[in-house]
Amino acid sequence: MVPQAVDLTVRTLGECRIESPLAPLLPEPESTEHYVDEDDRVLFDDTRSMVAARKTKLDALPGFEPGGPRRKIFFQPSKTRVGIVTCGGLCPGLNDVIRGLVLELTSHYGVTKIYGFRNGYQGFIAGYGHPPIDLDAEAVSGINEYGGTILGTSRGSQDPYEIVDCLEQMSINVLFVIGGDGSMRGALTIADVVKERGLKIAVIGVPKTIDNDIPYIEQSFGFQTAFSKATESLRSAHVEARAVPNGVGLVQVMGRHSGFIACYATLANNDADYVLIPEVPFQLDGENGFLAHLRRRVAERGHAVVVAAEGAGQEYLESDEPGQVDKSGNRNLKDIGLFLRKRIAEDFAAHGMESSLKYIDPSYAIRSVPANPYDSVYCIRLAHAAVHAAMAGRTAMVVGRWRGRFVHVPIALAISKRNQVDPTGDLWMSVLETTGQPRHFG
Ligand SMILES: Nc1ncnc2c1ncn2[C@@H]1O[C@H](COP(=O)(O)OP(=O)(O)O)[C@@H](O)[C@H]1O
Ligand SMILES: O=P(O)(O)OC[C@H]1O[C@](O)(COP(=O)(O)O)[C@@H](O)[C@@H]1O
Ligand SMILES: [Mg+2]
Repeated sequence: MVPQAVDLTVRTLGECRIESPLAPLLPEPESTEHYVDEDDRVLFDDTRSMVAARKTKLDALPGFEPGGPRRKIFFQPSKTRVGIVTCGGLCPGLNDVIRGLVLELTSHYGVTKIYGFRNGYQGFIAGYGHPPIDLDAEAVSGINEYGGTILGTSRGSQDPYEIVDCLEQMSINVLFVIGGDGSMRGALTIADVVKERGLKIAVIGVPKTIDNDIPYIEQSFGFQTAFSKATESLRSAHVEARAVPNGVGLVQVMGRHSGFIACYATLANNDADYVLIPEVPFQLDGENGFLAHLRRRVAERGHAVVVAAEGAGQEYLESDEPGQVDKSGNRNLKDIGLFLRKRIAEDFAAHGMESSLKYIDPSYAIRSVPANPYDSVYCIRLAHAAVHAAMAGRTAMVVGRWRGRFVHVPIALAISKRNQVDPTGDLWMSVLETTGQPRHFG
């Protein structure tokens, strides 16, 4: 479904009447190629044919509200009390975002009460016994040097009514949720309970996912760091495979439903010959199946490197057991890497070919590292945008970047689908060009 203008409308808590402390820094109210004025919109569509297909007037074209400081804000900074929470799996840059939020709130808006809720949504529930911590410039000093999150994180849902009870008891006006699709589903339910109770609490998300599976934000923070780290495993697999007769290097990387890490790591160093991702089903057996292709390639070139995203080929691993899920309801995946290792070895043996397979699974090593400088820049800019949005009374939205511009994306839109590699898109085409693998196996 193509989003319409109404889907891009951001919820607000009320009129902005307070002069922003940042107003003097703002340029003239006009957009340029480097700046989008707050009253302007960032168009959703960016090709002539997409715009033409709307068959509508310029004013009615769907556009995102731009991110950035407003001249007038909703919350009185000296009275504003803020909460920050990180939820779901780790991702490089979580600490950068926490630090960015705290420094922007304190240094530029003069907010003095900021609480870090610990261990994800559990931090709002008294029974877990994780009281919030005070956050200020000193508490966040240097945290960006480290991976992980100083607040801790968790999976598993909590009652949104209890979470809002906690926010009310602590007189919190703004809640920042740094998390993935599950966390944003949670954030939306919190924002809905806030609305139901007629409260004025802004709920702003900073989308986090190393899988890059959140839509309408171009790329998520930490993704670049994660795939860069994964390239080290591809390089090792290539060195190992080339060093022995009929060497096969097999690397499994994260990517539950989206194969972006596998694709980008492959494009980064051109060492992989085959990339298997959840979005593109593949046939294993038969003359044109993956195994036969791999065998032929090794016979011709002496070695090969295979990269598999963890969600690829799950159809080969399904059993009769009822589907296992984690505490957040995410389906637990079966191990495609180990399955392929076994099947590749068996296939070579069955065809009387000697082979030497080296299997590398960098797993958590790619998401537990500190952000690289590019991601750190992205994190701090997302944090700034999140603070500006919150102070201007926006709610039920995430900050993101669309067509190179920082924008506000309603949470409902950000969780409406999953960002995935498009098998007909130009990214997958680049992967096919780089690896030389066929569009289809089988
Ligand atoms: N539909 C939902 N409604 C409310 N909370 C949810 C929902 N889905 C997930 N959550 C909660 O959000 C948090 C993080 O979700 P999870 O899926 O583990 O990670 P991520 O946010 O990275 O996708 C967990 O506490 C989880 O229970
Ligand atoms: O073992 P954990 O912590 O549940 O995480 C594993 C999963 O986390 C991910 O990194 C995605 O995490 P999120 O859903 O939190 O974004 C997947 O790639 C991976 O399958
Ligand atoms: Mg998720």
